[in-house]
Amino acid sequence: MTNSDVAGRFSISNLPKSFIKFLEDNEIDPSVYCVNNLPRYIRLTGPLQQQLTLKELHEQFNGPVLPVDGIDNFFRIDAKEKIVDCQTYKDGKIFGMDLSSGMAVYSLDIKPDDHILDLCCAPGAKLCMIADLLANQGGIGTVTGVDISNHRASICKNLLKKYKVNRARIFVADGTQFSVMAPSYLEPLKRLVEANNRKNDANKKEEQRQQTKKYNNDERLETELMDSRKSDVKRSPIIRPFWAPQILRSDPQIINEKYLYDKVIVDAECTHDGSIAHILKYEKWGWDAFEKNFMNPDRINNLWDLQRKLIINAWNLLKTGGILVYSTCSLSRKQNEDVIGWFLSEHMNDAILEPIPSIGTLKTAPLRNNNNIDISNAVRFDPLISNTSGFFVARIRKQ
Ligand SMILES: C[S@@+](CC[C@H](N)C(=O)[O-])C[C@H]1O[C@@H](n2cnc3c(N)ncnc32)[C@H](O)[C@@H]1O
Repeated sequence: MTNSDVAGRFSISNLPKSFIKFLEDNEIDPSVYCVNNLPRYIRLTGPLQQQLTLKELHEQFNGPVLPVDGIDNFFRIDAKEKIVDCQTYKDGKIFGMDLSSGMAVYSLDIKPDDHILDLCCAPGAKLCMIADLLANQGGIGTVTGVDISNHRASICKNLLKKYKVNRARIFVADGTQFSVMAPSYLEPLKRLVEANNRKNDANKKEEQRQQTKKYNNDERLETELMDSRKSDVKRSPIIRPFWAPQILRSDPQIINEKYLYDKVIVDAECTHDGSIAHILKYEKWGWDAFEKNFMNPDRINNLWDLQRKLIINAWNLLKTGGILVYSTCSLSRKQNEDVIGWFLSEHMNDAILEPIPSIGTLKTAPLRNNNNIDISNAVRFDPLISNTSGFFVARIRKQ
């Protein structure tokens, strides 16, 4: 029997003392762990024309499946539903992903030809969503994932294979030092996109013709092949990706400002205290493991520094005009508002904190700002107010 009360609800007193102390120190309301029936969310994956209908989705679950108002491809299901048992999950047609995480990806405002860097990518929920959004726009955009953990990168690779993602590559590297630029040799991807376009709806022939014409005229494509063959082009020794699909394997890794990334997401390593469902699993797994994994004081103290270093490197790899999204699944001010406040104060002249687009009817929690810097465009999701996991998102434009 677990320590939960007779009604099956979780009681705060069950949390380990070190965690309660952490919550107090970080002014996090412990009642977020007692929200009853926090819904789960699923995202439809894959090519738009093959996505499940609402009727097909209903057949997969016992309870209601509700489209999330104003947020494409996300559905709310009951907390008790078992996503892993669904055939459509096994077939790679749905992905269990909290809505708040999805909002971090939507904040990137992905365009068809964007080259996106995901600096803490594993296990890969956001990477897969980014790749889906790119593929469904029919352009030649790519996503590059980086994670420091070999083990977690393997999980990510398996996800990419399961969901048939074909425009994402993964590097195992320290995101604070990573320096590989966006892919510059895109001919194979261009051919793939053209082939897909030809396969698609016959009624769209004219549209495809225009699309192909567009790619043929694309200045970047014209120049990239020449660039990659020039002997005076600056390159570093090739850093082998941990995994890359065939079409991205021959990238020459040219060093040139024009191959900086259009968008970068830093879904930073954090204390994970906002991942309510995950934390509550430790009731079954044992709080000792939780304390060992999450409450190690050295790890926590190093996090502030790591988060700042990640955001600095992300900024260096981002194009002027590009978007940086910083997110965490923590509710602690130190890992969220303080990081963004510090960053903006360091970049008064070239960083603008923008509103995150289209949060639909989602309610957000008040920010906790202790700085003089205006960070009112950042967003906090909180189980008590947003009906999602705890999550923080900030979107910064480089000007
Ligand atoms: C919050 S998780 C990322 C979740 C992921 N974005 C997703 O949507 O599935 C943080 C990740 O950062 C990775 N990490 C920690 N330190 C890192 C570093 N210095 N460089 C790159 N990745 C790092 C961890 O291994 C972990 O996988």
